[in-house]
Amino acid sequence: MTDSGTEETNDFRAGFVSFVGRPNVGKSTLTNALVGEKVAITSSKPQTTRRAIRGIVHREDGQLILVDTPGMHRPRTLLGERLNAIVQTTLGDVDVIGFCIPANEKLGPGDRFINEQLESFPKAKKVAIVTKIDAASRPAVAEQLLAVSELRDWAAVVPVSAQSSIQLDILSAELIRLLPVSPQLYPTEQTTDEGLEARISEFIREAALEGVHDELPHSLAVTIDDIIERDDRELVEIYANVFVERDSQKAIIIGKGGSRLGAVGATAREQIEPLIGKQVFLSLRVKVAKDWQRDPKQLGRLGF
Ligand SMILES: Nc1nc2c(ncn2[C@@H]2O[C@H](COP(=O)(O)OP(=O)(O)OP(=O)(O)O)[C@@H](O)[C@H]2O)c(=O)[nH]1
Repeated sequence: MTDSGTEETNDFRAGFVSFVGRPNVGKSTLTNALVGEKVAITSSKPQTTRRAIRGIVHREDGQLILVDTPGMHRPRTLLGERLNAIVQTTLGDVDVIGFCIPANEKLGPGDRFINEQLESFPKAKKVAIVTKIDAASRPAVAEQLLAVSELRDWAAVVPVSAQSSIQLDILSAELIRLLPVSPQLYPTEQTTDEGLEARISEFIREAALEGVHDELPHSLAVTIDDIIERDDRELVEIYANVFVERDSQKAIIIGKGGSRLGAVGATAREQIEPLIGKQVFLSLRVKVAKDWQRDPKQLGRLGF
Protein backbone atom coordinates (compact mmCIF):
# COMPACT_ATOMS: atom_id res chain seq x y z
CA MET A 1 0.00 0.00 0.00
CA THR A 2 1.11 3.56 -0.56
CA ASP A 3 0.50 6.39 1.83
CA SER A 4 -1.02 8.64 -0.82
CA GLY A 5 -4.73 8.26 -0.91
CA THR A 6 -4.95 9.97 -4.28
CA GLU A 7 -5.84 8.16 -7.43
CA GLU A 8 -3.19 8.16 -10.20
CA THR A 9 -4.76 10.40 -12.82
CA ASN A 10 -1.90 10.75 -15.24
CA ASP A 11 -1.97 7.33 -16.86
CA PHE A 12 -0.42 8.18 -20.20
CA ARG A 13 0.91 5.02 -21.80
CA ALA A 14 3.68 4.52 -24.33
CA GLY A 15 5.53 1.61 -25.82
CA PHE A 16 6.45 -0.54 -28.76
CA VAL A 17 4.16 -2.62 -30.90
CA SER A 18 5.07 -4.90 -33.76
CA PHE A 19 2.75 -6.40 -36.35
CA VAL A 20 3.59 -9.89 -37.54
CA GLY A 21 1.89 -12.21 -39.97
CA ARG A 22 2.32 -13.94 -43.28
CA PRO A 23 3.48 -11.86 -46.25
CA ASN A 24 0.74 -9.75 -47.85
CA VAL A 25 -1.70 -9.80 -44.92
CA GLY A 26 -1.70 -6.00 -44.78
CA LYS A 27 0.85 -5.10 -42.07
CA SER A 28 2.37 -2.15 -43.92
CA THR A 29 -1.02 -0.79 -44.97
CA LEU A 30 -2.21 -1.01 -41.38
CA THR A 31 0.88 0.80 -40.11
CA ASN A 32 0.34 3.60 -42.61
CA ALA A 33 -3.36 3.88 -41.82
CA LEU A 34 -2.73 4.10 -38.08
CA VAL A 35 0.03 6.65 -38.39
CA GLY A 36 -1.79 8.63 -41.08
CA GLU A 37 1.30 9.23 -43.12
CA LYS A 38 3.05 7.06 -45.63
CA VAL A 39 5.93 5.49 -43.70
CA ALA A 40 6.16 1.88 -44.82
CA ILE A 41 6.07 0.66 -48.39
CA THR A 42 3.11 -1.41 -49.52
CA SER A 43 2.89 -3.54 -52.58
CA SER A 44 0.72 -6.32 -53.89
CA LYS A 45 3.89 -8.43 -54.11
CA PRO A 46 4.69 -10.41 -50.97
CA GLN A 47 7.76 -9.77 -48.84
CA THR A 48 8.66 -6.28 -49.87
CA THR A 49 9.15 -4.86 -46.39
CA ARG A 50 12.83 -5.08 -45.58
CA ARG A 51 13.45 -2.81 -42.64
CA ALA A 52 12.08 -2.37 -39.19
CA ILE A 53 10.40 0.93 -39.93
CA ARG A 54 8.78 2.78 -37.09
CA GLY A 55 5.60 4.70 -37.34
CA ILE A 56 4.42 6.65 -34.33
CA VAL A 57 0.77 7.10 -33.40
CA HIS A 58 0.16 10.08 -31.12
CA ARG A 59 -3.02 10.15 -29.05
CA GLU A 60 -4.16 11.95 -25.92
CA ASP A 61 -4.02 8.77 -23.91
CA GLY A 62 -0.73 7.46 -25.23
CA GLN A 63 1.89 6.91 -27.84
CA LEU A 64 2.16 3.79 -29.98
CA ILE A 65 5.51 3.17 -31.58
CA LEU A 66 4.98 0.74 -34.41
CA VAL A 67 7.86 -1.42 -35.47
CA ASP A 68 7.08 -2.82 -38.88
CA THR A 69 8.87 -6.14 -39.44
CA PRO A 70 9.35 -8.14 -42.59
CA GLY A 71 7.05 -11.15 -42.92
CA MET A 72 8.15 -14.22 -41.00
CA HIS A 73 8.98 -16.97 -43.40
CA ARG A 74 11.37 -19.85 -43.86
CA PRO A 75 14.68 -18.43 -45.13
CA ARG A 76 15.73 -19.43 -48.65
CA THR A 77 18.65 -17.08 -49.11
CA LEU A 78 21.12 -15.20 -46.94
CA LEU A 79 18.87 -12.14 -47.31
CA GLY A 80 15.99 -14.24 -45.96
CA GLU A 81 18.09 -15.26 -42.96
CA ARG A 82 18.98 -11.67 -42.17
CA LEU A 83 15.34 -10.65 -42.43
CA ASN A 84 14.40 -13.36 -39.95
CA ALA A 85 17.17 -12.19 -37.63
CA ILE A 86 15.67 -8.68 -37.72
CA VAL A 87 12.29 -10.12 -36.81
CA GLN A 88 13.76 -12.05 -33.85
CA THR A 89 15.58 -9.08 -32.34
CA THR A 90 12.65 -6.75 -32.92
CA LEU A 91 10.11 -9.04 -31.30
CA GLY A 92 12.30 -9.76 -28.29
CA ASP A 93 11.95 -6.11 -27.41
CA VAL A 94 8.34 -5.04 -27.93
CA ASP A 95 5.48 -4.61 -25.44
CA VAL A 96 2.76 -5.89 -27.73
CA ILE A 97 2.78 -8.19 -30.75
CA GLY A 98 -0.16 -7.77 -33.12
CA PHE A 99 -0.65 -10.96 -35.09
CA CYS A 100 -2.35 -10.08 -38.40
CA ILE A 101 -4.59 -12.63 -40.07
CA PRO A 102 -6.63 -11.66 -43.12
CA ALA A 103 -10.41 -12.09 -42.89
CA ASN A 104 -10.63 -13.23 -46.49
CA GLU A 105 -8.35 -16.29 -46.27
CA LYS A 106 -8.73 -19.47 -44.22
CA LEU A 107 -6.32 -19.97 -41.32
CA GLY A 108 -3.50 -22.09 -42.68
CA PRO A 109 -0.23 -23.80 -41.70
CA GLY A 110 1.64 -20.52 -42.30
CA ASP A 111 -0.49 -18.77 -39.66
CA ARG A 112 -0.11 -21.67 -37.23
CA PHE A 113 3.68 -21.65 -37.75
CA ILE A 114 3.84 -17.97 -36.80
CA ASN A 115 1.46 -18.44 -33.89
CA GLU A 116 3.81 -21.11 -32.50
CA GLN A 117 6.80 -18.76 -32.93
CA LEU A 118 5.07 -16.23 -30.69
CA GLU A 119 5.78 -18.56 -27.74
CA SER A 120 9.42 -17.41 -27.94
CA PHE A 121 8.41 -13.90 -26.85
CA PRO A 122 6.79 -14.32 -23.44
CA LYS A 123 7.36 -10.68 -22.47
CA ALA A 124 5.03 -9.31 -25.15
CA LYS A 125 1.26 -9.21 -24.85
CA LYS A 126 -0.38 -10.78 -27.85
CA VAL A 127 -3.25 -9.30 -29.82
CA ALA A 128 -4.98 -10.90 -32.80
CA ILE A 129 -5.84 -8.47 -35.59
CA VAL A 130 -8.19 -9.75 -38.27
CA THR A 131 -7.36 -7.57 -41.28
CA LYS A 132 -9.12 -6.73 -44.57
CA ILE A 133 -12.63 -7.18 -43.15
CA ASP A 134 -13.92 -5.08 -46.06
CA ALA A 135 -12.97 -7.97 -48.33
CA ALA A 136 -15.04 -10.64 -46.54
CA SER A 137 -18.73 -11.14 -45.75
CA ARG A 138 -19.99 -10.60 -42.20
CA PRO A 139 -20.45 -14.34 -41.53
CA ALA A 140 -16.95 -15.00 -42.89
CA VAL A 141 -15.49 -12.35 -40.57
CA ALA A 142 -17.36 -13.85 -37.61
CA GLU A 143 -16.12 -17.31 -38.48
CA GLN A 144 -12.53 -16.03 -38.76
CA LEU A 145 -12.76 -14.27 -35.39
CA LEU A 146 -13.88 -17.54 -33.84
CA ALA A 147 -11.10 -19.55 -35.50
CA VAL A 148 -8.49 -17.01 -34.42
CA SER A 149 -9.79 -16.93 -30.82
CA GLU A 150 -9.13 -20.63 -30.59
CA LEU A 151 -5.42 -20.23 -31.35
CA ARG A 152 -4.54 -18.85 -27.90
CA ASP A 153 -5.74 -16.68 -25.04
CA TRP A 154 -5.29 -13.27 -26.69
CA ALA A 155 -5.11 -10.00 -24.76
CA ALA A 156 -7.55 -8.70 -27.41
CA VAL A 157 -9.02 -9.75 -30.74
CA VAL A 158 -9.77 -6.84 -33.08
CA PRO A 159 -11.23 -6.91 -36.61
CA VAL A 160 -10.12 -4.00 -38.84
CA SER A 161 -9.92 -2.72 -42.37
CA ALA A 162 -6.97 -0.43 -43.02
CA GLN A 163 -8.17 0.31 -46.53
CA SER A 164 -11.71 1.29 -45.54
CA SER A 165 -10.67 2.82 -42.18
CA ILE A 166 -12.88 0.53 -40.11
CA GLN A 167 -12.11 0.09 -36.39
CA LEU A 168 -8.70 1.74 -36.58
CA ASP A 169 -9.40 3.95 -33.56
CA ILE A 170 -10.55 0.97 -31.56
CA LEU A 171 -7.38 -0.90 -32.46
CA SER A 172 -5.18 2.05 -31.39
CA ALA A 173 -7.10 2.33 -28.11
CA GLU A 174 -6.81 -1.42 -27.42
CA LEU A 175 -3.08 -1.40 -28.16
CA ILE A 176 -2.42 1.65 -25.96
CA ARG A 177 -4.38 0.05 -23.10
CA LEU A 178 -1.85 -2.80 -23.15
CA LEU A 179 1.23 -0.56 -23.00
CA PRO A 180 3.06 0.36 -19.80
CA VAL A 181 2.37 3.70 -18.08
CA SER A 182 5.18 5.87 -19.38
CA PRO A 183 6.05 9.43 -20.35
CA GLN A 184 5.93 10.32 -24.02
CA LEU A 185 8.90 8.64 -25.76
CA TYR A 186 8.99 10.77 -28.92
CA PRO A 187 8.12 14.40 -29.64
CA THR A 188 4.56 14.85 -30.90
CA GLU A 189 5.50 16.09 -34.35
CA GLN A 190 7.52 13.00 -35.16
CA THR A 191 5.87 10.16 -37.09
CA THR A 192 8.89 8.05 -37.93
CA ASP A 193 12.53 7.87 -36.90
CA GLU A 194 13.73 6.47 -40.17
CA GLY A 195 16.29 8.59 -41.96
CA LEU A 196 15.37 10.66 -44.97
CA GLU A 197 17.67 8.62 -47.20
CA ALA A 198 16.04 5.36 -46.20
CA ARG A 199 12.56 6.73 -46.82
CA ILE A 200 13.56 8.04 -50.25
CA SER A 201 15.07 4.64 -51.14
CA GLU A 202 11.86 2.91 -50.11
CA PHE A 203 9.78 5.20 -52.31
CA ILE A 204 12.00 4.44 -55.30
CA ARG A 205 11.88 0.72 -54.57
CA GLU A 206 8.14 0.84 -54.31
CA ALA A 207 7.82 2.69 -57.62
CA ALA A 208 10.20 0.25 -59.33
CA LEU A 209 8.19 -2.73 -58.04
CA GLU A 210 4.90 -1.49 -59.44
CA GLY A 211 3.63 -3.80 -62.15
CA VAL A 212 6.58 -6.20 -62.19
CA HIS A 213 6.12 -9.91 -61.83
CA ASP A 214 7.50 -12.98 -60.08
CA GLU A 215 10.95 -12.93 -58.54
CA LEU A 216 11.96 -9.41 -59.46
CA PRO A 217 10.85 -7.93 -56.10
CA HIS A 218 13.43 -9.97 -54.21
CA SER A 219 16.18 -8.89 -56.58
CA LEU A 220 15.79 -5.17 -56.16
CA ALA A 221 17.72 -2.82 -53.90
CA VAL A 222 18.08 0.95 -53.97
CA THR A 223 20.99 3.04 -52.71
CA ILE A 224 21.32 6.82 -52.61
CA ASP A 225 24.63 8.30 -53.77
CA ASP A 226 23.90 11.95 -53.15
CA ILE A 227 21.23 14.39 -52.03
CA ILE A 228 22.20 17.90 -53.09
CA GLU A 229 20.31 21.07 -52.15
CA ARG A 230 20.72 23.71 -54.84
CA ASP A 231 21.35 27.21 -53.51
CA ASP A 232 20.22 28.96 -56.66
CA ARG A 233 16.84 27.24 -56.96
CA GLU A 234 14.16 25.60 -54.80
CA LEU A 235 15.39 22.26 -56.03
CA VAL A 236 16.90 19.12 -54.52
CA GLU A 237 18.95 16.80 -56.69
CA ILE A 238 18.87 13.12 -55.77
CA TYR A 239 21.20 10.57 -57.30
CA ALA A 240 20.12 6.98 -56.74
CA ASN A 241 21.02 3.49 -57.94
CA VAL A 242 18.60 0.67 -58.53
CA PHE A 243 20.38 -2.68 -58.15
CA VAL A 244 19.15 -5.84 -59.83
CA GLU A 245 20.76 -9.27 -60.08
CA ARG A 246 20.69 -9.96 -63.79
CA ASP A 247 20.95 -8.16 -67.14
CA SER A 248 17.47 -9.41 -68.06
CA GLN A 249 16.07 -7.70 -64.98
CA LYS A 250 17.91 -4.52 -65.86
CA ALA A 251 16.16 -4.52 -69.24
CA ILE A 252 12.75 -4.96 -67.55
CA ILE A 253 13.33 -2.05 -65.18
CA ILE A 254 14.55 0.28 -67.92
CA GLY A 255 11.86 -0.66 -70.46
CA LYS A 256 11.75 0.16 -74.15
CA GLY A 257 13.82 3.28 -74.77
CA GLY A 258 13.88 3.97 -71.02
CA SER A 259 10.11 4.40 -70.86
CA ARG A 260 9.57 2.29 -67.76
CA LEU A 261 12.43 3.87 -65.82
CA GLY A 262 11.01 7.29 -66.66
CA ALA A 263 7.67 6.30 -65.17
CA VAL A 264 9.37 4.86 -62.07
CA GLY A 265 11.19 8.18 -61.58
CA ALA A 266 8.00 10.19 -61.99
CA THR A 267 6.07 8.04 -59.50
CA ALA A 268 8.89 8.16 -56.95
CA ARG A 269 9.22 11.94 -57.35
CA GLU A 270 5.53 12.40 -56.55
CA GLN A 271 6.14 10.69 -53.20
CA ILE A 272 9.46 12.34 -52.43
CA GLU A 273 8.50 15.95 -53.16
CA PRO A 274 5.89 16.26 -50.37
CA LEU A 275 8.36 14.63 -47.99
CA ILE A 276 11.11 17.15 -48.78
CA GLY A 277 8.83 20.09 -49.49
CA LYS A 278 10.80 21.05 -52.58
CA GLN A 279 10.96 20.18 -56.24
CA VAL A 280 13.11 17.15 -56.89
CA PHE A 281 15.41 16.26 -59.72
CA LEU A 282 15.81 12.49 -59.55
CA SER A 283 18.56 10.63 -61.37
CA LEU A 284 18.14 6.84 -61.40
CA ARG A 285 20.85 4.49 -62.60
CA VAL A 286 20.13 0.80 -62.97
CA LYS A 287 23.04 -1.46 -62.10
CA VAL A 288 23.56 -5.20 -62.04
CA ALA A 289 25.06 -6.72 -58.88
CA LYS A 290 25.15 -10.45 -59.62
CA ASP A 291 23.52 -12.61 -56.94
CA TRP A 292 23.66 -9.85 -54.33
CA GLN A 293 21.17 -11.66 -52.10
CA ARG A 294 23.65 -14.47 -51.50
CA ASP A 295 26.83 -12.42 -51.19
CA PRO A 296 27.57 -11.08 -47.68
CA LYS A 297 29.89 -8.36 -49.01
CA GLN A 298 27.32 -7.01 -51.43
CA LEU A 299 24.54 -7.29 -48.84
CA GLY A 300 26.62 -5.10 -46.55
CA ARG A 301 27.21 -2.58 -49.31
CA LEU A 302 23.49 -2.40 -50.05
CA GLY A 303 22.71 -1.75 -46.41
CA PHE A 304 21.47 -5.11 -45.15
N1 LIG B 1 -9.27 -5.20 -49.24
C1 LIG B 1 -8.23 -4.82 -48.48
N2 LIG B 1 -6.98 -4.97 -48.95
C2 LIG B 1 -5.95 -4.59 -48.15
C3 LIG B 1 -6.16 -4.04 -46.85
N3 LIG B 1 -4.96 -3.79 -46.31
C4 LIG B 1 -4.03 -4.14 -47.23
N4 LIG B 1 -4.61 -4.62 -48.35
C5 LIG B 1 -3.94 -5.09 -49.59
O1 LIG B 1 -3.16 -6.24 -49.32
C6 LIG B 1 -1.92 -6.22 -50.05
C7 LIG B 1 -0.75 -6.37 -49.09
O2 LIG B 1 -0.68 -5.27 -48.20
P1 LIG B 1 0.67 -4.90 -47.41
O3 LIG B 1 0.28 -3.86 -46.42
O4 LIG B 1 1.78 -4.61 -48.36
O5 LIG B 1 0.97 -6.29 -46.70
P2 LIG B 1 2.20 -6.70 -45.75
O6 LIG B 1 1.65 -7.68 -44.80
O7 LIG B 1 2.86 -5.49 -45.20
O8 LIG B 1 3.13 -7.43 -46.79
P3 LIG B 1 4.72 -7.80 -46.70
O9 LIG B 1 5.46 -6.51 -46.86
O10 LIG B 1 4.87 -8.70 -47.85
O11 LIG B 1 4.97 -8.46 -45.38
C8 LIG B 1 -1.91 -4.89 -50.81
O12 LIG B 1 -2.31 -5.15 -52.13
C9 LIG B 1 -2.93 -4.04 -50.07
O13 LIG B 1 -3.55 -3.11 -50.91
C10 LIG B 1 -7.53 -3.88 -46.39
O14 LIG B 1 -7.83 -3.40 -45.30
N5 LIG B 1 -8.50 -4.29 -47.26
